[in-house]
Amino acid sequence: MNPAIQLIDVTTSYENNVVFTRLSLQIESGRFVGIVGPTGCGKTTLLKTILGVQTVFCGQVLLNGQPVDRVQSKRIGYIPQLESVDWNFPVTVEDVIMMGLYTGRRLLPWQSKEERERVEDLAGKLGIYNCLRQHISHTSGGQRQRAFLARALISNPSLLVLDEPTSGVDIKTQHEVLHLLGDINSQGMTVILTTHDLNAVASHLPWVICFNNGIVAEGRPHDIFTNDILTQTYGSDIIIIKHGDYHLIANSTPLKFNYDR
Ligand SMILES: Nc1ncnc2c1ncn2[C@@H]1O[C@H](COP(=O)(O)OP(=O)(O)OP(=O)(O)O)[C@@H](O)[C@H]1O
Repeated sequence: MNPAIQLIDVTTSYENNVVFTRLSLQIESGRFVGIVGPTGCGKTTLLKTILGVQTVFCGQVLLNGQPVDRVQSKRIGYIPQLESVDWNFPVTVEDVIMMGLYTGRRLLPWQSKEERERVEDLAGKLGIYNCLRQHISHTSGGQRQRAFLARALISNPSLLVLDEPTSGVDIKTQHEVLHLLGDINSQGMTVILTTHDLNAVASHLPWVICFNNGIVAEGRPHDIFTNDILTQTYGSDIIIIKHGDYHLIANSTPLKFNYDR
């Protein structure tokens, strides 16, 4: 297998806040990888480093063996945390998807017939064809996630990077989004995502990286979702209940309520 992503001895920080030091990581082409870890541990910073938009103080970031730079980063489809998006921006679902064709350029007020057909075709495949003329703020969480997925996919990237695609949607939509990503991955695209949902990772993803300002462990969820590794990653006691092929992961100190009061 060829590596899609290689980080070699990479150090990055925000002013005096060092996020990770001399990090080395390799993600093989065609993998479907989840990155998990506590809040503030550097997951988004790691994604930004992979995208080539994070200042790196030393080390190298390679995409398909070449240094990631602005030209290369166009080969990456990126979906940010949707909580960070301003939904009052006056655009329709169609505009959002179309923006994926104009990375680094202004969205033109006219589009070619071929561009419109590509947008309509992709929207159809992702089940949002009927929302194309709707204002993005009038769509549901799942429809927004699909609109941004279409925007990332429209330029045929070789790598898809998603920051918390399962947050803010219900459990059924989470399941649908992960299945959609699994289908995209099975067609050959490398997919990397971050999430706080360990149970979704355990049941849907073939490979996981436990991260906390560095790699704690990586491997198949079945192998590395152990009490030791998760406690090391999160710094608190975690229990894992195994039921057949299923893992249920929970904090070991639930709140106790006195219902008789
Ligand atoms: N633009 C920024 N300027 C300064 N510090 C930042 C900036 N972005 C992130 N940080 C800091 O860098 C560290 C890593 O943040 P990052 O967003 O990568 O974490 P995360 O694991 O993605 O968190 P979460 O799970 O809450 O999204 C945190 O201490 C955060 O406060």
